[in-house]
Amino acid sequence: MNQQHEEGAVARTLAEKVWDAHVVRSDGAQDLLYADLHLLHEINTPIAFDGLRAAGRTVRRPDLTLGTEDHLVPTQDLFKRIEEPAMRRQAALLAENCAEFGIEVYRRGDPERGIAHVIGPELGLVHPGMTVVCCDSHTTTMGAFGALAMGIGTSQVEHVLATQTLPLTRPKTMRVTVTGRLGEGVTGKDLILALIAKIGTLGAQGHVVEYQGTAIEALSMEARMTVCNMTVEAGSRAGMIAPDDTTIAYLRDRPHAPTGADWDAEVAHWRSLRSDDDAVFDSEVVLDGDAIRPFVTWGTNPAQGVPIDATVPDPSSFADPQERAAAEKALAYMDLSPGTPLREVAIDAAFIGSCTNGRIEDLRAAAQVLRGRTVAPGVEVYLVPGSDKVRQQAVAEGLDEVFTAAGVQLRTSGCSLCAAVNEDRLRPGQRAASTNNRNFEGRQGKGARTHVVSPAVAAASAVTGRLTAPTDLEH
Ligand SMILES: CC(C)[C@H](C(=O)O)[C@@H](O)C(=O)O
Ligand code: SF4
Repeated sequence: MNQQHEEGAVARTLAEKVWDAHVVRSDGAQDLLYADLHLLHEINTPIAFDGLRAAGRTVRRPDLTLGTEDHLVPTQDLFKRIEEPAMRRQAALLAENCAEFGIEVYRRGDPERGIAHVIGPELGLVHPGMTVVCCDSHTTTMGAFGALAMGIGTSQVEHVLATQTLPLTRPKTMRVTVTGRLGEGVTGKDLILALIAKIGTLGAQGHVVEYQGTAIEALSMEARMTVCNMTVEAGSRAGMIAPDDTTIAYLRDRPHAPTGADWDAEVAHWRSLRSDDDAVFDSEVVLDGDAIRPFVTWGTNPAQGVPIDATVPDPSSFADPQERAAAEKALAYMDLSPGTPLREVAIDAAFIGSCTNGRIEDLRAAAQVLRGRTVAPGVEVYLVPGSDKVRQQAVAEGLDEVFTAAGVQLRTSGCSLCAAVNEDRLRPGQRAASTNNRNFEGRQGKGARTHVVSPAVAAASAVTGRLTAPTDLEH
């Protein structure tokens, strides 16, 4: 980023503008950045609150802080007692800590509750130009609004709770331009999987990525959130998309969106939030949107993916020795042989949900595939909305009836099988078509195998019992 500039003198990127607008002070090495919104969940927060207590501090801006129970909650029987004592204790701690420090928290049964990165946008809490932090790597989701949204660790959570600020080094900037337009059955999920396959899990390390181009402009807010959500899987610090009509239409009338004259003033400001035409990015990537196909991961990191029409790659085809070794290890864990068409890989489970793909548009995409069809015998389907409002909306649209007829239960919201930190998990050796974001060893349960896909592919795969593109199904 440009270290020195005067307002208006040097062309700046969107990320630089938002960053500069939030610098409280700088020591040259680090900038002290003001946080406009701080979201909390059960993980990575107990020790932060312990630290506050030990130091005798209060929370500086409880009104800019919000907690939500997402990672540990049961999703089949919402009020079920959490059996595992340490997990039960940790689940209770968030509400206890929030109550002690005067922070609002959405608990099981509250209609606003859901995954942090889903409810922030849904409630209209995230606005273009804001800085948003949360104890979670997938905070990047909210950059879809042209906010600078970053995941932070426990000690940083404590710092923000105490001061509403955070010392950070200035990130580098990367522009990803996606040209053309996505084809039928191709989604934001496929776009981001294709990008990560191209640049690798460290491809955007240290950078804030800004997405531009016709294929990005055509995406819905939900799809933009999917793209920014997984931007962190390329090692980035954040992902951003400049606000436009789609952003503004999404925010209008949300519970925490500005109203009246404030709305008009904010919208005018939001429309000014874009990278200058002559702004220089530290790196540039171009992706051909027309060429992107439905994607599926075959390995154990999100960059190990190929179009669904491809075959499992041969490790010897990787020139880089490290990549070759990683592919060999991944194929052993995934129990896949080189040359196998991905479409022939049989699955035991499908997961549709998570902060990547647990929004209403994702459920609609799954319902569109499942309508008038049934799930293949023996395939377990986990359908988990990203928030209880998403669930409510799905019911209002009658999607639950489509799901029930297909043999699928619509659960209550939470992280669930995305990371298997609650009670939902796959058994060793089980293989899932999953709309989550990470396919690491054991991510969905010890010894479980994950193929990361879009909601439409997950639903189509549940119908046939093997990895399937929605366009493969007979009409
Ligand atoms: C538990 C949490 C800190 C973690 C994250 O940071 O992303 C989780 O949400 C995940 O997706 O692995
Ligand atoms: S849904 Fe998954 S990725 Fe998102 S916050 Fe929860 S565990 Fe993390």
